[in-house]
Amino acid sequence: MSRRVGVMGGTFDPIHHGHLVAASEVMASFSLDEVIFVPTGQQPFKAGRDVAPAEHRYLMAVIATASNPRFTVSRLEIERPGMSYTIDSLRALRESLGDVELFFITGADVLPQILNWKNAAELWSLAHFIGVTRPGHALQPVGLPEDGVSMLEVPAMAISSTDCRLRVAAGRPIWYLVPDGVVQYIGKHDLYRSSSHEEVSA
Ligand SMILES: Nc1ncnc2c1ncn2[C@@H]1O[C@H](COP(=O)(O)OP(=O)(O)OP(=O)(O)O)[C@@H](O)[C@H]1O
Ligand SMILES: O=C(O)c1ccc[n+]([C@@H]2O[C@H](COP(=O)([O-])O)[C@@H](O)[C@H]2O)c1
Repeated sequence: MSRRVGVMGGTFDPIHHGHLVAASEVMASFSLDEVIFVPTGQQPFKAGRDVAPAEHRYLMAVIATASNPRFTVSRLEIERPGMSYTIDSLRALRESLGDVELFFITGADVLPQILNWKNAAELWSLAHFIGVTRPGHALQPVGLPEDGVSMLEVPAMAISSTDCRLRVAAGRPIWYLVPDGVVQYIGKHDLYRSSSHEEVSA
């Protein structure tokens, strides 16, 4: 039987408990063997936004997932030059992982955008999509192929990366919104205190 692998793509600026709960719930409900978190390189719809350097976002994802033996983090998109398109990542994962069934996990806010993604019509043949509930967003798979998408209700986590960044900038706490190690990483590297981000030293 082929391995069932979840793929959770995201900007993860920073990764928070909303992401981790979503992945964990999908893993349990769909009997997945593992979930691969894929931090974006250049997200095509966030071109004008000030995003923390990919290496920081990748390392925070590694810290956040380190305690779960079934969670891993991929460098696929941060190492691929140009825009990060999900179609390219799913093709690359299929090629590198061999005989697997892929399940792409997205929140309710992202689901309506998928029809505007690159090569949208082909995505369904590469992965089954799973939309999870998110506070403030209706879970509506309008226009998406019925057999290509499943919906899953997950515990409501009213957390966003935007709110975490704003809290840090305002000197407010992010304890318990993100894993402890991520709070410490953000403090150590002085992330999100202002709009300019420091480079990651090797
Ligand atoms: N609290 C949450 N509950 C469920 N899904 C979530 C939650 N936060 C993010 N997601 C999903 O995780 C994926 C990656 O999200 P992303 O990294 O953009 O986080 P975000 O909190 O939406 O960030 P930002 O506020 O910067 O836009 C997306 O599919 C998004 O819908
Ligand atoms: O492939 C595309 O055209 C495309 C356009 C926008 C977003 N995505 C993917 O959607 C996922 C969620 O992105 P984000 O920025 O909302 O965290 C992430 O894996 C992105 O690479 C993909």
